[in-house]
Amino acid sequence: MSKKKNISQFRNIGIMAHIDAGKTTVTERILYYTGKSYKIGEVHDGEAVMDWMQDEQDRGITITSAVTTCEWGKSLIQIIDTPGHVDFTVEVERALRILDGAVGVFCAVGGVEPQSETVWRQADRYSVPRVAFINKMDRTGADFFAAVRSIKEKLAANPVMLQLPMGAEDNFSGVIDLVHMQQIKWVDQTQGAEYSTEDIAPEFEDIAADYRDKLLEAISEVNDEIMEKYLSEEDISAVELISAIRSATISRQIVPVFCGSALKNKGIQPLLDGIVAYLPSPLDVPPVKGLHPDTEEELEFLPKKNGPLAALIFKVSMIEGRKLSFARIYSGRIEAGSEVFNPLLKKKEKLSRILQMHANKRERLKEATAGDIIGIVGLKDSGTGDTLCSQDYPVFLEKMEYEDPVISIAIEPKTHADQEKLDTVLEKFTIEDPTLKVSKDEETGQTILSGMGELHLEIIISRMLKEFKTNVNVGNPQVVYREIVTAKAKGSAVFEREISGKSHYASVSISLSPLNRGEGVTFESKVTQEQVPEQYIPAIEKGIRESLDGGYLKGYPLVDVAIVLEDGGFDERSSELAFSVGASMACKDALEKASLGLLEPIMEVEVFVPDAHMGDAISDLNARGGKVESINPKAGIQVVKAVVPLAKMFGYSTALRSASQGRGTFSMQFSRFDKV
Ligand SMILES: Nc1nc2c(ncn2[C@@H]2O[C@H](COP(=O)(O)OP(=O)(O)OP(=O)(O)O)[C@@H](O)[C@H]2O)c(=O)[nH]1
Repeated sequence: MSKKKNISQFRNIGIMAHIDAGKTTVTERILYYTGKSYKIGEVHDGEAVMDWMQDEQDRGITITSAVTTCEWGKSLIQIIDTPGHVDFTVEVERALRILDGAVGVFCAVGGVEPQSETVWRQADRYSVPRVAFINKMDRTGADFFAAVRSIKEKLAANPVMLQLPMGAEDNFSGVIDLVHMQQIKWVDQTQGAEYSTEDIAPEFEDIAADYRDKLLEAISEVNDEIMEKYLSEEDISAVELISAIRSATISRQIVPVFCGSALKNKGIQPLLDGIVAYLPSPLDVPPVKGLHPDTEEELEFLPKKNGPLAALIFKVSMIEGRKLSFARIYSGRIEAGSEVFNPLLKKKEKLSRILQMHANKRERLKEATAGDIIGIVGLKDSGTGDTLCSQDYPVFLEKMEYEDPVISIAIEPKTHADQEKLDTVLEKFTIEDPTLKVSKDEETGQTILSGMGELHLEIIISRMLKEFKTNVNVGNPQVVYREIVTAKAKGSAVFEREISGKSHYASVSISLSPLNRGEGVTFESKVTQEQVPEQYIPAIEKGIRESLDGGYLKGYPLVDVAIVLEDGGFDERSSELAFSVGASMACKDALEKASLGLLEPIMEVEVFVPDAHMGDAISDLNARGGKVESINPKAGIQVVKAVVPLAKMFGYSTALRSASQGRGTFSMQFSRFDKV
């Protein structure tokens, strides 16, 4: 299907929103009106086509980024569904990495909510051009202008209204298009599939003229030609205006604002027109950059079909026992049944099928080219974040970085049958989700799952039960601490042993010194060839890093430490194995002598409470060892920002609910590690 389209007609977009702003409903309606899903699936019926995972349907929230392709006019829109919950920001980042543009969905009642701020800032980081859709204009309390103001104030963006709502709440009846100066109304009986454009009704003429003027003024500020015409009061055609809005959106000087009610089937088609008119095609964004795997030379890839292949795997899913890898092709082409090169694994992988994903079906393609976002079947070893390219022109597109887990739980299979399934299930989960870590507690024999937050792990456990009928006992969540050395420590060891009839020998001396927070683990060798031949250095580094990962005080990973290989010795019996074991013994020796400390994860917490409950909310944060950093009023609500140790945040949602008679909400995100 995509073969008929020109790449200039591609729109690779994400839909970003705070939980409950209506992202799923908006996506649903887009799929309905573009003709790909045959009936409207309401979120509250649990039928939404994007929400295919059982768990999402139960919770009514969207977790997996699924890519869905649809057509609008001459354009091919590929939608990457991005999750809204803070525990899944890694999925949001993955999606942002491969998008060219995005639609921010906001609730007309709530305006900018804490999580939309987080996602918006991430999108800023990836320089993603955006349009905004103010949804839920039909809800009691809907206030279009307040929502637009909150975009300006809270997100420091430059929202420019291209539409006005006709009425609000129960009286919301359509939208006024300020670009073409007309009004649009939808036919309820056709679930909004039919709509008509008309002259603006007399009661809206004044406000429309007023806001048309504001629109021209805003565009004049970013476009000289429009400015000249505006100042000399010349006519400005819709075509000129659209073109000026398009370039200002792509250069991220403005955020065009649309409005409607997805639930009441109003406003979606003009939003689709807006996506096509204002968001970039792959040709309008800077060419993707990568590094040559060996020379580290910077390489650039233009979105051309006959260029060298450069594609990034942004998600891997196990679906019906099969591994499905989702990739964006930046340059070149991939054919079904062909081989691609993975420079990280330094090997070729054969792919069997290429799929274009629709909401409710998958279409097999013979080939896919620059601009496409596809599912690939058959890649065995490639993982999330890997690049696919040709062996003759190898490249690493930036690798995505993940934050380390901050929370863990111990699990135990309930029955023997559960025990048997557990390993397979966990393997599948870790393939799909690089932020989930699985380890064994040597003392208790329990399996430890570590992840990004309570909800993250809760969802894993409930998926185990629902999708794989694997039942486990679950311990209380534990904070994942980090260990550090607080002063320089030295350690040495000599390894001399016979293993399977062969003698091994290595002597290693190292030092461990504290680094600043966030510097990680560095390694430096100060030995000469005469002390330790170069070929053994990687084995030494690996041995030390592995022991540091296992921790010493309480088994938490050691961080922010500089390892220096100070001295060593070898003879004809030496081997990589001997140096690796010797190095880890030297590391244990250094840690035994070292003075060690613990770091704990500190979270940034933002609490929204009505004025009347602010006092209670603040004393509760203080009781948790939190430090309140700011309090700002926002329309009858106080926004309290605080930093609190994660260990004190367990059960916070219940506490907040009872302290605020159910009206308080909060968002939380990892800030840093700090001394306990
Ligand atoms: N009144 C009104 N309700 C809406 C509108 N759009 C969505 N809703 C409702 O708002 C709730 C949340 O909508 P979703 O589409 O699930 O929101 P979401 O942003 O996808 O939420 P998550 O999947 O949890 O991130 C649902 O009960 C919808 O029926 C709207 O335009 N008006």
